[in-house]
Amino acid sequence: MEDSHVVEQKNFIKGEMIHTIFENKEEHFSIAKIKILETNQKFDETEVVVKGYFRRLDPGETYEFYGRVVDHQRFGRQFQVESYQRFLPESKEGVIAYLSSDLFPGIGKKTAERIVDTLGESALSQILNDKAVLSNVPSLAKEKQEKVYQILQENQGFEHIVVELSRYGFGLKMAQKMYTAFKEETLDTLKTNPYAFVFEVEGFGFVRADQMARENNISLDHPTRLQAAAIYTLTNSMQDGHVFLPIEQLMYEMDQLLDGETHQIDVDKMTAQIVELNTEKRIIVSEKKVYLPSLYYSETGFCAQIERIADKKIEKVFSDAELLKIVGSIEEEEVLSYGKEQYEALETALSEKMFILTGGPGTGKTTVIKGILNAYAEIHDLSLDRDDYKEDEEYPFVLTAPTGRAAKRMKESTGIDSVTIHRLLGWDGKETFDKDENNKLEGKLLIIDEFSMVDIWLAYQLFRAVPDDMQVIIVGDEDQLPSVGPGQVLADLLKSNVIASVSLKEVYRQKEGSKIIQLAHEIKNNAVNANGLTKASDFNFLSCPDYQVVDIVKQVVKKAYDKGVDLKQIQVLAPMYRSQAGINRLNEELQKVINPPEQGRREMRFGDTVFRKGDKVIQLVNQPEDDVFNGDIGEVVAIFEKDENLEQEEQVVVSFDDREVAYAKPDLMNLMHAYCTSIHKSQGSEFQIVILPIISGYNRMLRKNLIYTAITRAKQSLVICGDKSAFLRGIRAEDTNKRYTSLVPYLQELFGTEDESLSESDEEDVDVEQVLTADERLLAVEIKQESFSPYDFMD
Ligand SMILES: Nc1ncnc2c1ncn2[C@@H]1O[C@H](COP(=O)(O)OP(=O)(O)OP(=O)(O)O)[C@@H](O)[C@H]1O
Repeated sequence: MEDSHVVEQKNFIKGEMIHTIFENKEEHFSIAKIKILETNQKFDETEVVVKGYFRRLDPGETYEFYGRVVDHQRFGRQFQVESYQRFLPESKEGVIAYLSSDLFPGIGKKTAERIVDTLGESALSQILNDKAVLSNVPSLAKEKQEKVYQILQENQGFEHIVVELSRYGFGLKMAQKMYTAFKEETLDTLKTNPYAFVFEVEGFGFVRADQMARENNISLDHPTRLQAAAIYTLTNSMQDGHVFLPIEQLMYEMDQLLDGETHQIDVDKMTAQIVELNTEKRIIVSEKKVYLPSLYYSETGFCAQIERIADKKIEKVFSDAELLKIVGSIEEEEVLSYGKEQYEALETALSEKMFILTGGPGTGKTTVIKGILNAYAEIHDLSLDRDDYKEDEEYPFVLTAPTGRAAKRMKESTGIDSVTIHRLLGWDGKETFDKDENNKLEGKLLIIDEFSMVDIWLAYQLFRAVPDDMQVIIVGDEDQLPSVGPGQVLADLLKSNVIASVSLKEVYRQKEGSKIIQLAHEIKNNAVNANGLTKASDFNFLSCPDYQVVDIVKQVVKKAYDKGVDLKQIQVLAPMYRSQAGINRLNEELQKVINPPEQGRREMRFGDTVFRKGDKVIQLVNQPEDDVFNGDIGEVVAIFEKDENLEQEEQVVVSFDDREVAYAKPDLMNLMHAYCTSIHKSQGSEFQIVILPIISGYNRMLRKNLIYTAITRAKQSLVICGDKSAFLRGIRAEDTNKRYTSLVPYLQELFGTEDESLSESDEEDVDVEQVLTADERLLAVEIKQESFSPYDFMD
């Protein structure tokens, strides 16, 4: 749809709207029943269900729908609407009746007649196209002209624009977004400045804007085109985790985008627009780095917060002997003896204002967190039991983690309440948090687990809300995948060396004979031996050719399930969605063996997915209003028909641990099956049994940190199925996708620990032209042209 230019609108239904069946107000998605008045399609019935993205459909009104007929397995024949418009009367009488109706107060029959006499039967579309035509109507006052246009616009504007947009090949959904951003200016803007959509409309690509620009003869070196290329390139780079792009890389990528192989755009012109954007603060150029403002302020802001918090030192209120005594009694209670590194971690955590605890699986991070809490409570003569505090009394311990599951695990292991970072900060579901520098968190000791998953934006939001006197403990495993969002905050903090840290190396769980932990550490140290992948009590590598992998995975899952293992504790993890052993296919196949159709078992189809009672499902977006977050796993516990609930809508009810959430049908797009989930989504979770399919077709997705993350999710059993050589290649493939971040030099500069080689002058409002000489800029583009493009590495 997006790529075809002119869409011929052959299939249509003219029909009267009867009633809405479903409606998702936010997405403007509706399904409605229509009485057919006229159509060039074949329908057996006189009524039909239409579905699509509508701004507004009023019962009793007549519309023309354009789109295609779809035959639905269960719901029969439906009409998928690609564009639509309210039916505009075209006969003289029709238009007069319409204009003199109640819809247009102040326009009587006489005026309506004058309008039609002057403009003819196509009066309405003429007015919509250009309201100036109304000035030709004799004795029609300016305000009335304006009113007629406005009402027509309100009632027809969107539909009219949608029809026009569909001629350019824009689907209804994109048209909605474009209209929301530019309202009645949509068409004009599209012609005069299509690049504006790149800035304002999510998902509107640069190439698309270019196509529109070409048709409207906008020059290739038009300033807005060059600016759009810069912003678009920077926005895209976030997907690769970059916080900024070096100016040479930005210019190289802009050059690729702007004129592919021809290289006609003058480098100076590009530079001039980068300077302009910088002046307008729509991008920030600092040294030779170019940022989107939100990321620049997050990165510099985060550093400033770290400096602020670290600056207020704490007094050491215990002697070495006292600590030894306190730790000794904890060891007695916990029946263990802390290792040397663990003791060092405890001591540093208790004496430093900020502290980072890192280590691989089974090294005792959780054990040390518990030790810190107990020792802190003992030293400060505090109770860990919340019930010992009065309602208005501050509870000193604040535990948090980036995902719901990680927070839950923390709560289970410490016995102290732990919530997601979003929840802790009082997220409103959009861009703002209740907690910030003006309304800081309460408490004395903050412990953040799974910090490797925290991106620079969230890190800044969290730290700006930390009060001066709060002690901060950051916990994470730096060998895991970095955050999905931009930055690599944990790795950078460790590298900058400005915060005290202890890295736990000794593995304790291994002492219980865990092959999983052993393998994780071998992967980390590049010491895996192909002959060592032999069966153990908690590990098995089932070698098989690619085409058998799905079957074997099915058998393993079924076997565990039949043995009575909780389905939530059996997790298949895969690196990609679409492939012969991708997440989508595996979910489809696993549902067949774990939760097949059964007489009396309710189900509901949504797109290609059938949700059935008993299905294991995963939430795909944050939905704070229902307290469910991206990555939460639940079970379908009920499916309701329309007449079975107060909301009068079909619903799928999912139970997430301690709460149930009802999904109306359109909201099912936020849910998918979770028999198999992505490795990325499994970060921060642990499962008794992890099954990891490996096919050679996963090829470039397989990386050391990805596999490491997957296998360290397994608590009791790890079964890898598939191609051993692909596995071995994968664990040897370092993640070479370098992320551009400047946390390390910024922090080192702030703390005065900078490495000479890293320090450069940091003027905020630096002029790009002064940063890079003309020759350097040309050279940058030339050098980059000869080397790779980051797009070569993208799927
Ligand atoms: N000093 C110790 N002496 C004996 N056992 C220990 C010691 N430290 C940790 N353990 C045990 O090792 C196992 C792993 O410890 P823990 O869960 O704290 O590690 P972790 O780093 O949090 O691991 P993961 O990240 O895999 O959860 C636990 O069973 C714990 O009781």
